[in-house]
Amino acid sequence: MADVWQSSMDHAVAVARKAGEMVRGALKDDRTVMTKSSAVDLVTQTDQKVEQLIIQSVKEKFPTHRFIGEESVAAGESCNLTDDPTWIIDPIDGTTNFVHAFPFVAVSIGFSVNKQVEFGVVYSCLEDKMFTARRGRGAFCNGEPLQVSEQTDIHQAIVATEFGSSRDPTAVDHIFRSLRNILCLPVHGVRGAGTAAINMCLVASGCAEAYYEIGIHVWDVAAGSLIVSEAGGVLLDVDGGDVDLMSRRIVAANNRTIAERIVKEIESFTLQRDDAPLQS
Ligand SMILES: O=P([O-])([O-])O[C@@H]1[C@H](O)[C@H](O)[C@@H](O)[C@H](O)[C@H]1O
Ligand SMILES: [Mg+2]
Ligand SMILES: [Mg+2]
Repeated sequence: MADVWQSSMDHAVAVARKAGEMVRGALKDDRTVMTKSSAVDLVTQTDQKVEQLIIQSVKEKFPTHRFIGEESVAAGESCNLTDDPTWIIDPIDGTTNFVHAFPFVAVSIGFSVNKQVEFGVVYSCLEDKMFTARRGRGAFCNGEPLQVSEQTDIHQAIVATEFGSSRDPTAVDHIFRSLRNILCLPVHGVRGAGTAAINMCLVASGCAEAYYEIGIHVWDVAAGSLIVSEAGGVLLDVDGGDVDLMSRRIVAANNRTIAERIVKEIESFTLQRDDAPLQS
């Protein structure tokens, strides 16, 4: 049966590739840094330009579609997911990596309809890996099918996580205690690529068993979440309930056994939701 969202997905792949070219070009000469919510929440003109490129090109082709873009939200746009077709964009996932030329940087585009992610595209632009997933039709990297790891023993697992961009000492204490719990299980290793989207693609590829983080935003994980589930993985909230992409918390794992084991070790905390009403 014809797929109603195929042309949108084709466009997402094409524009992600174009965006990736822009990121690679800018890596050489355009890394002037500004800050957002904290001194370590970085943004560059390239983040803003890439987001504009994606939004403009989508608007020309699909004028009725809506957008949630990281840099547009930073500039004051609302972050509410409706039932309308919505492009959820992180123009550069891994801005800190980009600023330091640490070689993991992604363009992440999720697309939701009726609040459900229909397709996800993550372009790891320095590795030239195009990760894609269409709901119900599998996940791929450069056209090759992806499958999560079959490991069910947490002691043989690699777990990815990040420290995020909050330096609030209470939040950092929670993060460290969770990390200590998991490291001392013990697990084979803890890793972090510096981008939520690529961490999730590593789970989808079977290179890591799980990824968890508190502090991410919907644009960090919308595309990656579908890539993980279409590769056979599971998504949970850090308390073990259903994942809520607006809640800023996620566990993405190869299977439920690993996901639930990790949940037991996480000291959870709550942050302001992405869709909280704007403060006036
Ligand atoms: O700001 P950005 O580089 O798009 O996204 C960040 C990255 O994904 C980082 O790995 C994660 O720890 C942060 O929580 C994200 O906000
Ligand atoms: Mg991001
Ligand atoms: Mg970003």
